[in-house]
Amino acid sequence: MDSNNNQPINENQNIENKEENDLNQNNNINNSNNQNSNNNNNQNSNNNNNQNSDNNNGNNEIIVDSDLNDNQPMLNYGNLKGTQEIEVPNLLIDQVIGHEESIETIKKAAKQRRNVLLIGEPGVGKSMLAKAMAELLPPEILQDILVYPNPDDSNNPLIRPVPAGEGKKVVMLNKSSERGYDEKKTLITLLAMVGVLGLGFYYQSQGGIMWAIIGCIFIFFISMQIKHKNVSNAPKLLVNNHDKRFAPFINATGAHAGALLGDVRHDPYQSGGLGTPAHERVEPGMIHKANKGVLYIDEIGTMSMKTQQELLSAMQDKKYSITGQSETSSGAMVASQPVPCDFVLVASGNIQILEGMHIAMRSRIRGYGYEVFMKDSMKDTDENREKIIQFVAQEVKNDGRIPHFAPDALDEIIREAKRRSGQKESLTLKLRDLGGLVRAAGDVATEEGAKIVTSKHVTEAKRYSRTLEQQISDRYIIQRKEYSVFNPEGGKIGIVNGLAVIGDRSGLVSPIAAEAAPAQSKREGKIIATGKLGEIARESVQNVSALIKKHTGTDISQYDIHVQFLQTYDGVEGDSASVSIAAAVISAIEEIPADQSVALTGSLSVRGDVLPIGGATAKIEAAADAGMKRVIIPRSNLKDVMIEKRYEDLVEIIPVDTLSDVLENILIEGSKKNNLIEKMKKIGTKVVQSVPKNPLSTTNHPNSH
Ligand SMILES: Nc1ncnc2c1ncn2[C@@H]1O[C@H](COP(=O)(O)OP(=O)(O)OP(=O)(O)O)[C@@H](O)[C@H]1O
Repeated sequence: MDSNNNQPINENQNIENKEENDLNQNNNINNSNNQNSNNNNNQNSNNNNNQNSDNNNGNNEIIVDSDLNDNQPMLNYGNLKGTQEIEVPNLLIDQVIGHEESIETIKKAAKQRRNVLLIGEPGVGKSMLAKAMAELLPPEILQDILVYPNPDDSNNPLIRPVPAGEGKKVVMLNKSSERGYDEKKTLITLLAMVGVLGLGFYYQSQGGIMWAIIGCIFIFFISMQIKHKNVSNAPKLLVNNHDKRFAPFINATGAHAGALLGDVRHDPYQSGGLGTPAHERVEPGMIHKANKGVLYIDEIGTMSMKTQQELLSAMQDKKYSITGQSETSSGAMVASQPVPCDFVLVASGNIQILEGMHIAMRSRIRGYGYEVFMKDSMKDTDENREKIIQFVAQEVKNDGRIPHFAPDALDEIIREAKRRSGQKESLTLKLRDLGGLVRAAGDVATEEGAKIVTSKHVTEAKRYSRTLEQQISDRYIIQRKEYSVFNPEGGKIGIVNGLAVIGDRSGLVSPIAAEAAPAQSKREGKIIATGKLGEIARESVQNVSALIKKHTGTDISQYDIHVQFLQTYDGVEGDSASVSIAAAVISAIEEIPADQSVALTGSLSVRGDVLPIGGATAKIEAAADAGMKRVIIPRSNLKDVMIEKRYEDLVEIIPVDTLSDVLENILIEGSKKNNLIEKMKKIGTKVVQSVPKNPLSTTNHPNSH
């Protein structure tokens, strides 16, 4: 594979690839046609219902992600045996995957030496881009920086920049003359001491030895005090760029003021000429080491305002004097001449860091640089799948301890990249996390003594490398089942199984209980919501009160309504709980049991529409893990659902558009439900007559209601 043109798989392969994909697609279409026709034969009795549901729900297309759920190769690998045959590009900028526009900006910024602010999710390659930018800066303008004693003012050491490589030579030259002088001095000192000791032994009887020892100590101290005039004038190499192929990349993330801006060490023996000369105590800061290169600061908003201000003045002046950072140290008396610090600042973080960022700093970057918002996913195309393969090859090479990946293992990684993107037709760009899976799979293979990583190792690694949140979710499911916080069977009044997300991509079943009692106050009922998510619950009930009145004819202001999230985990986000709260409240008021084998999620608009939520795939998988049989999700989230094959037969997915659809699917059949439906019909609310088809299955499920 050719690394230079950045095309890991050659064009012929691409053409073959496309043809085969077309073929596969045709096969898929044929398959699904066959299956559909089978279904039609098998499910005549349901046709009417399905038609109804189609009519009611508009475009109720069957979404089958064949990539994820069948064993077709994700790419035509030709004769590729594994990632060992893929050449990893030499330049870091060519190793950055999926950020074409950001790369263009970085190239432009490097050419013009502009500052850059990179905003994006963790692990999408921000620091990698910054490092790549340093490789693009011209190394020939690099400088070494020397610090000399100042004969006029010892507390103001002198600074001298010299071309890269020269600094070391100057210091070596001084060192060699110093070494010759030192050797001579040591020899003379030793001879003098031997002479004195000899005399001591000669006059032994008159106490000569004791005097000889005292004399030796005296000679030793005198020799320590005698310094060559060059020694005290010898410069110290502050910044060394000798033999650097690339401009420096300095990561100053989390650096304290001293490390960032430079410092002067404390010297307890500063008086009487016994101390270390001031210039030798001067230490460069990261801003100085980054001179002519890149200074990278992640989470810049967490830096103190004072440090940001100092950084800003260093950026403006392109030089910054080094002084002791601690006021109580003798270093604070020393201030060097201004030291060059002509760096390019690359700051990064997520969008929240903007709040903590000094306003002038942001303005400086905007005025003299670029702001880049980085993507966290890329389109799922053959070209981008090839890039994921290149990424795996890079990670294997960088790790150096794991075997290469065979094509079937690469398939599994691409599938996971698809799943983790959380959207259909996309591949994740949170590649640090994906790199974690690559390493875990490599470790599994190494443990087995395998020469190459296969799909089996990747599948096993997925089990091992479950995130903390996924493990918490697993534990919660077990605990909640043990203590019967939820039981996915039968019906309960006022209790529904909501779904929440913890962390980045882990689902959690979060039961919600509602209780409605006639209002104690004559004027108006109260909404009493307990637990951490109380605020959200209160807001949701308030938002849905008009809807409940419209949908069921019941005025909830006549009730005191208690809502509780049962055993809520702290990290749960509750934004998508409004549909669940509404369903629990209606179940409680109308005294209609809610089906406990159904889990639900969705955000409810004040008009009664069910709006999309995040983490649909994780939520459905969590529901399946918890033993739920059906999951209600907003229809607009259908395109994001990419559950693993093993969950496909465990749960039925019910896409809904409105609160009526939700009620129809969660409330248990019976006269009360029928009355409610009747009431709703009279009020004129749209009611779905049947459960829509399972959108993730190639077979249409018979309606269970
Ligand atoms: N776009 C990418 N292309 C190739 N490798 C990537 C990419 N993004 C991340 N990686 C891999 O993940 C590692 C970590 O990425 P990096 O540190 O640049 O992320 P980040 O966005 O700076 O994260 P954070 O904000 O947490 O510091 C990289 O060293 C590289 O191995």
